[in-house]
Amino acid sequence: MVTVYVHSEADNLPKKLGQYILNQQNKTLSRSNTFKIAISGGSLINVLRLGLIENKNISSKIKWDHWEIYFVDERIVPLNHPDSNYGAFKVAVLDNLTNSKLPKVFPINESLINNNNKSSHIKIAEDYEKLLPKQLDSLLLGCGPDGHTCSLFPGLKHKYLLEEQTKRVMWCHDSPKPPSDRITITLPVLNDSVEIAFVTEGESKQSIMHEIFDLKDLNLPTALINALYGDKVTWFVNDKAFAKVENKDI
Ligand SMILES: O=C(O)[C@H](O)[C@@H](O)[C@H](O)[C@H](O)COP(=O)(O)O
Repeated sequence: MVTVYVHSEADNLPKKLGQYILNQQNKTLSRSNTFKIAISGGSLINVLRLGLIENKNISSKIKWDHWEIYFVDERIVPLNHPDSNYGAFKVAVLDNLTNSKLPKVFPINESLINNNNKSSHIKIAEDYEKLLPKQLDSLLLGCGPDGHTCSLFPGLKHKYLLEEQTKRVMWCHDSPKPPSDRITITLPVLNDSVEIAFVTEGESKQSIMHEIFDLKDLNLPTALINALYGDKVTWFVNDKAFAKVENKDI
């Protein structure tokens, strides 16, 4: 069953998420030398800055030099482009790490970018798949107002991404959320990961939270992930986003 934590402003969602990540780090490092985590873009990145950098109690316990950081999806743009998830994460988190104990970070290979060239987009996805470990310890995901996560979008046009059983990273074209060309992990990666967390805040997510948690519409990638992998899924939401959910007893 999915676990949901609903936070009021005073509850400090970034701190709760930071604590959750810290616990996962410690659990993983007690049996292995490396903590492998993959993150999404969007508002999550600022929550990570607040929870892992600004919160000194947590930041002092993060063993960055034991982390490998991957991206669950990435927009096909240069790494210093304002739309790059890596670029946003670099500015918000990596550039704030002052000691020499830095994580290993795995962005897309920007030298393969060749605008509007289908085969180069596919090559970027294939190249990223080779970088990804078989099992990630933690996936940190967002949820769009249409129920997408990673760059797995609902609807017929993007069904090829959700249905993929073999390729672990794919080119997503005609993304409804710009920019149009992206890469995304597919369900096999979610299936193999140890833990999955979603982070969702704000009024703009109220309707979709109702569709995911009350209507359980399995056409929505986020609701499907709840149904398929519920036992390892945790949601960090704020009370504004969760206000229209009727079944709060999840
Ligand atoms: O690169 C991306 O676009 C993201 O990875 C995407 O999947 C994001 O997580 C959701 O769209 C939620 O974004 P917000 O939290 O900003 O609404």
